Amino acid sequence: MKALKDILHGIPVRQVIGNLNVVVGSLCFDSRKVRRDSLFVAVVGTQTDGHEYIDHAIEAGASVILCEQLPEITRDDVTYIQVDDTAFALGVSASNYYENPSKQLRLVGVTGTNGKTTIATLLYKLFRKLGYEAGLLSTVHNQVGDRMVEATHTTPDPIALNALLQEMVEAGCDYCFMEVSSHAIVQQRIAGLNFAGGIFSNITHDHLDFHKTFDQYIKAKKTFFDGLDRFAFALSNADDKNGMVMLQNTFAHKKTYGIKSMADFKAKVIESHFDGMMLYLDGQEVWVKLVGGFNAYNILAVYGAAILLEQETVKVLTALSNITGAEGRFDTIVSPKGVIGVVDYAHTPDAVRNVLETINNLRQKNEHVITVLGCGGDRDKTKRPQMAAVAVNNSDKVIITSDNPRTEDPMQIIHDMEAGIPEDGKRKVFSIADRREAIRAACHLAQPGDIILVAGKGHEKYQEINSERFDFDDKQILINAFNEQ
Ligand SMILES: CC(=O)N[C@H]1[C@@H](OP(=O)(O)OP(=O)(O)OC[C@H]2O[C@@H](n3ccc(=O)[nH]c3=O)[C@H](O)[C@@H]2O)O[C@H](CO)[C@@H](O)[C@@H]1O[C@H](C)C(=O)N[C@@H](C)C(=O)N[C@H](CCC(=O)O)C(=O)O
Ligand SMILES: Nc1ncnc2c1ncn2[C@@H]1O[C@H](COP(=O)(O)OP(=O)(O)OP(=O)(O)O)[C@@H](O)[C@H]1O
Ligand SMILES: N[C@H](CCC[C@H](N)C(=O)O)C(=O)O
Ligand SMILES: [Mg+2]
Repeated sequence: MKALKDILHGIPVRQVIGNLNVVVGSLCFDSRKVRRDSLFVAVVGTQTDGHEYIDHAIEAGASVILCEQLPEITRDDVTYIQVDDTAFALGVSASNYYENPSKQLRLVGVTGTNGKTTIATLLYKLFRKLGYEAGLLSTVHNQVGDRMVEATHTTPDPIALNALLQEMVEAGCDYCFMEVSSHAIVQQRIAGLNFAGGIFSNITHDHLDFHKTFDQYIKAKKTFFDGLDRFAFALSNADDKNGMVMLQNTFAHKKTYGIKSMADFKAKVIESHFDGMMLYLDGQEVWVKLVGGFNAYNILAVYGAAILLEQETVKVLTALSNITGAEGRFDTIVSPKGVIGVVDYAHTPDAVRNVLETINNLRQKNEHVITVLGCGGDRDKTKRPQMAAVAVNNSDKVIITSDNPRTEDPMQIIHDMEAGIPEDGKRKVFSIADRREAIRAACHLAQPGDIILVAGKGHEKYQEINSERFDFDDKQILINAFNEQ
């Protein structure tokens, strides 16, 4: 229970109809979850408009309505608050409702097309090793100290997010590391949060179904840094074409990391193997358990953030060398026959290229790379031909298959991918819509020493077909197929 006036703190209110001196039992932006004395926030969405459900929310017991447009007929027993931007108001009111938990710990956000889960997870593991209590909000799962909480989104909605942050505060967490997706920035899921730092990994092709243009996508990511205050740090990738754009208008301390460009934090890959690599990091040699040039950037971002959070260099490097990456990212399995399997969450053209380049740099000369790859349904269609082209250009064989078709026809997604295959690459490719069969076929083709990349689903334990989720685990299916070899 909380006083409405306290919940509205920091929200510019345009008009109030009704009594402001009321107490609110819960916050809701979904009329289906409204209870007695709920405050219902009407948000304009991508599918429908929350304003259409105001009557439904009142019938279900809402006593306060926060909206952009007031209904034509208002009721005496309900308080109406009109604001210009309910998505922003939802973020701020959720923070207020949960006592502004982001101010009671040090919250670090990670944004970028690829690498968010890896960087946030490594930071969480690092700070636990350094002796702190910490929380994690990520695509794979959320963590409140040791307790694992299932994740539904990369960045939760503002109410779930602040509730989790409050649990972290209650569990004595000093830090929280979270992924900040571009959807979350545009939808203001992070409005009202107080960040101690922001990290930018990179920006390449993804989510153009939602952002429409690449410029809009860049702008979305930049908005996160524009919102940081002067007590925070903004750590960006100096080697990314848009790395400096992120820092243009931020009030935060600007810091950079890079391998090629001048930067505050520098690294170089000295040696690479399937089980790790040797880095020259900020003047010291360190062995890490992650593989690939892209992971050198991730480690560097983690190292830079730890130093900016006032941790000691030697302790950070020692701890870093003992940490494994996030589940389903470059996860390697060797079959009894000696075939190497790599399960990876690469679901953008850049990620597929990075992972395949890493594999090609590690493989012996005569061994083949077989890639199994699909693209998700109800997501950016323009990345499909590009992902297929990258896979074909960097593999000896490609089996095109389904990812999560969601509500789309799997064969149509496969055709969209096939359109990107260059004429001289067609002989390398065949398509099998059933992902399990595609993985089995790759195992059937592979000879000892060959490498199979199963890309796109990483840690996911399901396959979503026609809005239904079926049990599905790339790694387990690969292990089973290896045992049948
Ligand atoms: C495209 C997108 O991001 N959609 C998210 C968005 O929903 P929406 O805007 O489409 O909502 P809507 O269905 O139009 O409804 C509008 C409003 O009416 C309300 N409503 C609706 C029906 C009703 O009966 N009563 C009612 O009150 C809804 O609660 C909502 O407030 O807001 C919802 C609540 O927060 C999210 O659950 C939903 O995520 C959907 C499920 C989703 O798949 N999102 C993905 C794309 C996403 O967010 N991904 C990013 C990661 C991307 C990445 O970086 O790789 C993430 O952070 O997870
Ligand atoms: N720094 C990086 N640069 C480019 N590619 C990367 C980088 N880090 C990871 N990848 C690739 O991208 C995939 C996804 O990595 P990760 O899960 O860390 O990214 P993410 O940003 O959290 O993705 P999502 O948007 O789905 O949450 C990895 O499996 C790997 O193939
Ligand atoms: N966060 C990403 C995950 C993509 C994972 C891939 N397996 C897919 O389903 O497209 C998204 O929602 O676009
Ligand atoms: Mg992620």
